[in-house]
Amino acid sequence: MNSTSSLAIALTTAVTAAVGAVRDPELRLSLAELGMIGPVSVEGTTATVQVRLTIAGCPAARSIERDVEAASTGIVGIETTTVDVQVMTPDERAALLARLKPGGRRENPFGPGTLTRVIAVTSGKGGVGKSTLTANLAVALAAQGMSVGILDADVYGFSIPGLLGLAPAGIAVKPTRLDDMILPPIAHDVKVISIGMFVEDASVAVAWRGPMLHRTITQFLTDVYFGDLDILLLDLPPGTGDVAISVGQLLPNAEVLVVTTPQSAAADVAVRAGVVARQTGQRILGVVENMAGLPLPDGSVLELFGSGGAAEVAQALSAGQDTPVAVLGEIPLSIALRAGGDVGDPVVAAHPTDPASQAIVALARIILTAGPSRVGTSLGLSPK
Ligand SMILES: Nc1ncnc2c1ncn2[C@@H]1O[C@H](COP(=O)(O)OP(=O)(O)OP(=O)(O)O)[C@@H](O)[C@H]1O
Repeated sequence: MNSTSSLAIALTTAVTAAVGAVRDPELRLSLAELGMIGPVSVEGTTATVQVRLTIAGCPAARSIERDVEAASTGIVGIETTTVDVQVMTPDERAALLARLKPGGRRENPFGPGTLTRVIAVTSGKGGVGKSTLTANLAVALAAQGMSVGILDADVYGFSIPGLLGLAPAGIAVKPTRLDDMILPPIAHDVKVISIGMFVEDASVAVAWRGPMLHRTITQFLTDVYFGDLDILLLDLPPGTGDVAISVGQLLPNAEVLVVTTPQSAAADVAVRAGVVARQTGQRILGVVENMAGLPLPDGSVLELFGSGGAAEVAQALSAGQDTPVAVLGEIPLSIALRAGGDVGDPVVAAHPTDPASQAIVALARIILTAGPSRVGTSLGLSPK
């Protein structure tokens, strides 16, 4: 073998490894693991790489092509790269889908025995900041190295896409579909699925009855490819309705985080939400007080909604229990938090020093220490 051909072989091996390590932005797995790299060849200083996309018109195609070209051309000895974009055959795609969901495509991976912590965020009444807190908590948990997903089941106010910047011009992005598998859009390293991504007109209220909601949540749990999650957060509609009951049936291992405001008047309904969760077999993780005192520049604290609401809820939910329910955090009123929500830029990422951000990050740490960690365990294919 002459030195020119051994150089070409060495470069082909290097290019194959480099492009194979590129990650699919939606599936969060390497192209090699996904079987998306076809033949690779090198002639002189030019590499040719075949990429086999999962579907024609794949929305991530441009970014995959760019990343493959950059990875290949980043190798010493390669000056240009031609990316030959092809599409998988139905058989290749079927094999990939079977590998992604080894337990079966229509299996709920978050049922009994799951290694994922499922945390349902609930509240008694609307407008207490449950969705804002869920979105920011997810971002804070992801920043602490967790693999996090959100299932937005708040049918009356599906605001999670907007809060995380996944609803440009007020319209939630549509998830990519691979046959009957749905790929959740990702923002701030959080995989998000929301009822808002499936309705045509977000301004029209969704008037679904229990069975329809149950079916939708079941479909989200079975058909959405969340991959290997450490934590799945659920944003539930306020109150004690059908969704809470569905969650109890489908996710009996869910822990429940009750969000309330400092206002006494909100406490009773929040207690009822906690009691219903417990009746459906779920464990109450704790209570969070949102919209707590606003620190003012002169050092005083403005308690717009009074104080003590969360402590009242925790006390009521502790009655008759072996383990008392605790207040896990107090999130102050924050203009930055509200403004970040309005523009889809979560405060914990945009203003980490804001007191509300710090309180949410502290809450994330408490939640992580309060429950079993599955970091380091793997289900095989393990997207971050
Ligand atoms: N700590 C806070 N400081 C200032 N504003 C807040 C705070 N928490 C939430 N808000 C604001 O309160 C409003 C209601 O919040 P959010 O939509 O998260 O409530 P929710 O409980 O999820 O309501 P619903 O369940 O009815 O959708 C939003 O405008 C949000 O920006």
